[in-house]
Amino acid sequence: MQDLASEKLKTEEGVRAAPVKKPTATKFDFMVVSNRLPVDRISDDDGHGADGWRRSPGGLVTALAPMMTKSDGAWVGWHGAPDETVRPFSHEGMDLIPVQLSSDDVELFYEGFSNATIWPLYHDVIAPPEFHRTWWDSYRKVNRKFADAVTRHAADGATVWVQDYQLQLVPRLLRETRPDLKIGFFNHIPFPPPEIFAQLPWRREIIDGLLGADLLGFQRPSDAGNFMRSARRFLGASVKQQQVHVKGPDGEVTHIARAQAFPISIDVAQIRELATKPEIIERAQQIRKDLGNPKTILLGVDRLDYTKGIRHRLKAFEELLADGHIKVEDATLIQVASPSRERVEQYRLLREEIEGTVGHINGTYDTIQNTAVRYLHHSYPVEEMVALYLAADVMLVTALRDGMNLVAKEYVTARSEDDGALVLSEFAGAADQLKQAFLINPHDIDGLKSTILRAVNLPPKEARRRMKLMRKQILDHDVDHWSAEFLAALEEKVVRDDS
Ligand SMILES: O=P(O)(O)OC[C@H]1O[C@H](O[C@H]2O[C@H](CO)[C@@H](O)[C@H](O)[C@H]2O)[C@H](O)[C@@H](O)[C@@H]1O
Ligand SMILES: O=c1ccn([C@@H]2O[C@H](COP(=O)(O)OP(=O)(O)O)[C@@H](O)[C@H]2O)c(=O)[nH]1
Repeated sequence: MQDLASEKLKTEEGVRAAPVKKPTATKFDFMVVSNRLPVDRISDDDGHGADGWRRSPGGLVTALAPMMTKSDGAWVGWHGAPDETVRPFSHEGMDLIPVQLSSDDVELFYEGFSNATIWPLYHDVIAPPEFHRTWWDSYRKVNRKFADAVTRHAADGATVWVQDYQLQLVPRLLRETRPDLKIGFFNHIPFPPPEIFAQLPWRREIIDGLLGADLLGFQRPSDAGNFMRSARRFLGASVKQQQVHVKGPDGEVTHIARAQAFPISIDVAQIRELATKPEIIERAQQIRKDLGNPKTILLGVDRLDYTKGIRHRLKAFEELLADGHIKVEDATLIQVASPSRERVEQYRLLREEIEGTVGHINGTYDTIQNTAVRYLHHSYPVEEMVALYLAADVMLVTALRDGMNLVAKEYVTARSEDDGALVLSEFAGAADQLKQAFLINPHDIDGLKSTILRAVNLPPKEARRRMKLMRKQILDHDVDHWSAEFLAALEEKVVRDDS
């Protein structure tokens, strides 16, 4: 499986001169399946056609890429270009098997059902979910496409790890065609309480799809609990501790699926190494200098998503400026808002609103020398992320709902001097592990304001105490720990619990 040969990348438009490798073996003992492959296409603008790929940002990729680089498995997913067929290739030591999506699939399955139905429904209906039968039909069709790709490439008895909300039907589809497989599923986003999940017209089909897995992983115990309650309520499954007993038509238990929390983490070694590199420390100093060396730099880093609470954060910051508790000469908020799902309407509206608010704040409070909010609608490589973490005295994570939030864990890991302060929403999964953060309810603007002030004025001794404890937690639980725990649990022999 590791015996790879260099080959040119072929697409329907012709042959691209990318230095890629194609796996010689077609069957794999271990496979990861996710909506997106962990790479983005890069084009060479000089017209020589030297296209290639680079590792994409985002929590899921950050979490899984290190494990896949070290393992012998293959990764199945969409390569990001609609209507284009790309043959299997290898990138940075990962064997990648692209699934082709048409423009219609992207619109109906990805932007529609995944990101305008499931995403808002699973994130506390912060935005209203839309229910369209054409989107659902496409979701079913595309899930089958992913399942078929796995079926073609999985060796007999292989372990398959399906990722996330875009592929909730894949476990059942795999179990039907390939009962020899060991099937895991990990949900990176929250799972809603049954009272909200109930809105979904296809709630039974989704639960049934998920229950094709042997093991279902969630970020928080409450997500696993919500899922099990829905399995009981909507499918009549019996739930025993962490086991869900799926029954056949005659009431006999035909399959046992387990549901458990496995909080995801980050590549600790990579962030630590970058955080001590002289050029990255220098870059952090340069960032401070470029902002006029303010006393305090506050930082927000998010995909531009309505779940992340960017509006709430800006409101609190603006009011602190208006109240005179924070002065523009003393403090700057850097807000990285990386582009995300830009063709989905709610995301377009959010961008307009955020950019209007930032313009208003800066127009009101900026001076010639000082800026209140340095807003960056860009996606940065990990090196620049770490420089930003080092430059920031206070990290603001104010999500209204977030599966985990790896940014919070990265900030803590980067602070090797045990200084800095993390303001963290209790609605982010990371709050379960980072208990010494300043935990906030982002809807409580007064509470958020007073907590930001506490973090800005935190005595160094107290900062050190909190940061030391948080760093220990993350350093002891990195992403390898997460994947090893999940995969070990997946291999466990299940003894039926009839208690
Ligand atoms: O692929 P996109 O539509 O551009 O979205 C990017 C990813 O966003 C989501 O991340 C989630 O997973 C993180 C890691 O577990 C977690 O920390 C975060 O709270 C989640 O929101 C999504 O789940 C991925 O599928 C997307 O690829
Ligand atoms: O410009 C950016 C913005 C974010 N990220 C990375 O994207 C991930 C975001 O994960 P998180 O769990 O915080 O949120 P998600 O976007 O997955 O919902 C983190 O690893 C960030 O370092 C990045 O590499 N460049």
